[in-house]
Amino acid sequence: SLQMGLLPSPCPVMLLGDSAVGKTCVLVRFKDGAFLGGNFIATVGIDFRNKVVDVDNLKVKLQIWDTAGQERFRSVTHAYYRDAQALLLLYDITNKPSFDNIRAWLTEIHEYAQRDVVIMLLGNKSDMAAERVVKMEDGEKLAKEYGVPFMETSAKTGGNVELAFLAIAKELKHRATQQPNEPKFKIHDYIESQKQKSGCCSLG
Ligand SMILES: Nc1nc2c(ncn2[C@@H]2O[C@H](COP(=O)(O)OP(=O)(O)OP(=O)(O)O)[C@@H](O)[C@H]2O)c(=O)[nH]1
Repeated sequence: SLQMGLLPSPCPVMLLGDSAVGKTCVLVRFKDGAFLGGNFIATVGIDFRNKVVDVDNLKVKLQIWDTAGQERFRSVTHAYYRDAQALLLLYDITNKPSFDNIRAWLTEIHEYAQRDVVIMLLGNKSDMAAERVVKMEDGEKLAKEYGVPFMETSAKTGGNVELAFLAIAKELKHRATQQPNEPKFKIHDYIESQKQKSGCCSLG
């Protein structure tokens, strides 16, 4: 209950984006603080992990759904969109098609998700500077066009991974507990004030 400092119901959050952009690795980095390097093992269907985060003295339980990016699993994952309160939509900064497909992902989201779902765009693998093919400005521009917050992340170094989930948790907590006289939480402002720029110098 609220008195005990726990938001009463878990918040379903979904990770979306093309296969191999790093959804599973971002989740494992957030959940376990480790990087899943080595061989790529594609997610089959859908999987989930819970993590409780503290937001302003309140515990928020994120129920994080890791979806398969491969086309053949789409019909499975579509069924979960409706319950999601937030969506983290990923592309890989070293993979141009994964960025070009973001518009198609947003079309699917508008078709299957709740109208007021929180969406965040993440350009993952920011540690791979030498292989970059999508400029940070291009990610920023696309996010602005759709009115969604944006940051570059790295599951390898950990850069901005916590921040992405924390910003979502704060937004969902405010939505669930907002008092009429309280100032509204502004997710864009929060992220801009907290985010690390990508690449070499992130704190990891
Ligand atoms: N250098 C680097 N490699 C990454 C990063 N994130 C993921 N990878 C690698 O990219 C590959 C794909 O990562 P996954 O997390 O399995 O990709 P996914 O999006 O879950 O893929 P599907 O399950 O098919 O949808 C793996 O080989 C990871 O080790 C990152 O931030 N930096």
